[in-house]
Amino acid sequence: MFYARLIRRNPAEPNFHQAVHEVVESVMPLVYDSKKYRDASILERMTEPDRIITFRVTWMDDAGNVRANRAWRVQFNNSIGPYKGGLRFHKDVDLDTLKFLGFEQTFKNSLTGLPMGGAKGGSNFNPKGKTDAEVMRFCHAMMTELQRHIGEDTDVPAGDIGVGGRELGYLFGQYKRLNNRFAGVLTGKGLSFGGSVGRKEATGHGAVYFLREILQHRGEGLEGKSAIISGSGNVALYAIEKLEELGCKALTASDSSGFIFDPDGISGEKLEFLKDLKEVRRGRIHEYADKFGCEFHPGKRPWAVKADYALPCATQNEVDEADAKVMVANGLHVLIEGANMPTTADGVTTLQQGGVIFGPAKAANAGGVAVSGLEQSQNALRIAWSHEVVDTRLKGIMAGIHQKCLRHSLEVHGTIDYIKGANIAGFVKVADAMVAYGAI
Ligand SMILES: NC(=O)C1=CN([C@@H]2O[C@H](COP(=O)(O)OP(=O)(O)OC[C@H]3O[C@@H](n4cnc5c(N)ncnc54)[C@H](OP(=O)(O)O)[C@@H]3O)[C@@H](O)[C@H]2O)C=CC1
Ligand SMILES: O=C(O)CCC(=O)C(=O)O
Repeated sequence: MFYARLIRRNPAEPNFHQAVHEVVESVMPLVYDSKKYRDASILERMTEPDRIITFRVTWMDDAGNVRANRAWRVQFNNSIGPYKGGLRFHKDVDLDTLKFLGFEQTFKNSLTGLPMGGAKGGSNFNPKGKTDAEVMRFCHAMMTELQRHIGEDTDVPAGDIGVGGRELGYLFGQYKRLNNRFAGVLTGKGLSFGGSVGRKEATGHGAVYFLREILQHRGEGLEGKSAIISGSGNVALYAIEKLEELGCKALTASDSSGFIFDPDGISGEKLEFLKDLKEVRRGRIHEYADKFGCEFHPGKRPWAVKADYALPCATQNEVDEADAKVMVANGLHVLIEGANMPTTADGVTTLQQGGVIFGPAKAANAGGVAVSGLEQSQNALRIAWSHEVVDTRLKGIMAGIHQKCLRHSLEVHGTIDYIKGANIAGFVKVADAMVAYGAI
């Protein structure tokens, strides 16, 4: 009944429906048993964003043409702290995508244990093929409107697909110019203007720390194992880096044109080449295969390559049921979601029924926003912590998330299921705050 009503209220938003369905399935037994949650209409309120801001971004391309894009900020829930979540620039961005991401972010941020509410934003601006000057003009135009809606105690955006160090620099510069104040209103900033060491690496490193927690709980380790990874952006690059550092061979990387398969592992000089290719030259993935003489599979995803672990780190719904069947047949041991909701609902069912341990995004990729939270603390205190301090806190936060998943899954469902555990643990903290506030 609840789900049918949600679909009626939010038509044509399949990604949002998918994200809500997964959470509701996990928390329903708890809500059913709890008068305080039922009386507070907690699920109805939690699935309705606090506020959605839609705006036009007008900018000029290098040829002098005036261009217009649409942008949004979905401020989903600020019950446990100021809104927090990334900005995505991609041609396919729409309200459905940002609502699913903002909803997920609310539970993820709760899991970190830091005081952060959930939000997400972005634009259907396509950064591919744009010059630095065009990206700069777009970012300045976007911040000209966005600055009215953010603030260090209100809403603190960060990066996501298509928004990295370059874009955050342009966005922060425009915020500072318009407001004449230097404040922690964005995270993922450059190290010379208030960024935190370790933020760039945090999502990928954190995902591998979460994998290590799962393995350690079973008395296993990463040494001598292999992994398949999709993407070659921020999350993928630093997941590969940490896997290699911990002795696990990273066999694949991809972009929207296809994937490369390097049976010797993407390490050392090859990983440095890939970082330069993607972070500096903004080139295509086949250039890795051209340089190092390995396989390039145009138009394909890497899921048929045999490995111990899989880390989808590109985008939503990039692992479907057919991929999951191949992974199960190949004896995959653990799947860790580096991207947000990279596995379809049928894919998740197939993997879990096939005995694959599943590390869901809201737990596994929470390291990025966690270090964003640490960046907010450093900005507020006007200090900069060392790499050792940030990395130790990140490891502690990922270990804490792992413990919360175990505890809440066992308490409510009596089994270890990281999806259920993450959903319930994330939910309880936000729900209790909402109940405490009364009917607002
Ligand atoms: N950055 C962060 O801190 C965090 C990111 N995430 C999530 O991780 C995922 C990746 O983000 P991030 O690494 O920051 O983004 P980047 O823009 O740095 O990299 C994205 C990568 O995924 C590929 N990709 C994007 N869309 C598609 C698509 N539709 N099909 C195939 N490949 C695609 C890109 O290839 P191409 O360049 O060809 O498009 C690129 O290799 C997203 O789901 C994001 O929400 C989650 C937590 C934190
Ligand atoms: O660092 C942040 O604030 C947000 C990161 C993010 O967008 C995510 O976790 O999906």
